[in-house]
Amino acid sequence: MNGKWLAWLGAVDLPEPRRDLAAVALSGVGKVYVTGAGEFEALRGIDLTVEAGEFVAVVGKSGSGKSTLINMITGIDRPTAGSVWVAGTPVHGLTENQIAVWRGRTVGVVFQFFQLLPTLTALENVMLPMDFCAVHDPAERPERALRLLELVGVADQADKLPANLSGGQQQRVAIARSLANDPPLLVADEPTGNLDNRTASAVIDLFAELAAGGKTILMVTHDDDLASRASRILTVAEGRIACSAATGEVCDG
Ligand SMILES: Nc1ncnc2c1ncn2[C@@H]1O[C@H](COP(=O)(O)OP(=O)(O)OP(=O)(O)O)[C@@H](O)[C@H]1O
Repeated sequence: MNGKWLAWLGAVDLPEPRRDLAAVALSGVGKVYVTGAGEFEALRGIDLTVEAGEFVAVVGKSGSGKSTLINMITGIDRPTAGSVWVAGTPVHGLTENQIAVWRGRTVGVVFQFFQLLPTLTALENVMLPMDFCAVHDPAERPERALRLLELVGVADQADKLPANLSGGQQQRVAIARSLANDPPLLVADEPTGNLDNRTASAVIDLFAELAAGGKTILMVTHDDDLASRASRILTVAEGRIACSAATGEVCDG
């Protein structure tokens, strides 16, 4: 990374994530998409608090607004109403430059199709967010990345390119990458959608372990069995939270 780039990162002045506050706090969050066909209200006044260390599954029919909700929390998109606080930072108030750096330090994102860089080894993929955010001493990054690969059980694959790994191994590398800068929050959109049942179950075990270790996990899934392994299930319907219940409990409405 060149000096100019590092200087730019240094110029983005952001507070450290607050691990003692709610991981996610949304108030009155709305999202209206404007399309050629007119306006579409994808989120309608969402109020939501997720405490640090919770493992929350987000479920709901296709088109109900799950990804839109997640995108508000990761700062990938912005609400048209309301406020979004993540680990003590008002995400709705950050500039685009601030959001990129903020996300790299505060939110680990895990995708359905892994999205590893194909020309980098597993170890290099995990080091990438460390390089981008410059949180850790460069000399410590390879060892730190290897420790994260160990944590997710694929340290023996460190020197392989993604194409030479199974889907489950690639997702483990992607989870290690999401942990690179020790973010308080992990957000996963259909992380098991491209994995067989057994591998999916192992990935959920890993999320549960990470939550037990203090990470907050927010996971979108279409799989009710996997959702039931979270500590809370949020059901989204027509842009609203129709139900928020501890696993095993039933909603009134
Ligand atoms: N960029 C966009 N522009 C316009 N409409 C959008 C946009 N993104 C999403 N929508 C619409 O908003 C609604 C919610 O979409 P969203 O992707 O959040 O649903 P979802 O619950 O994640 O669905 P799925 O389970 O199929 O991924 C849908 O009707 C969708 O068509």
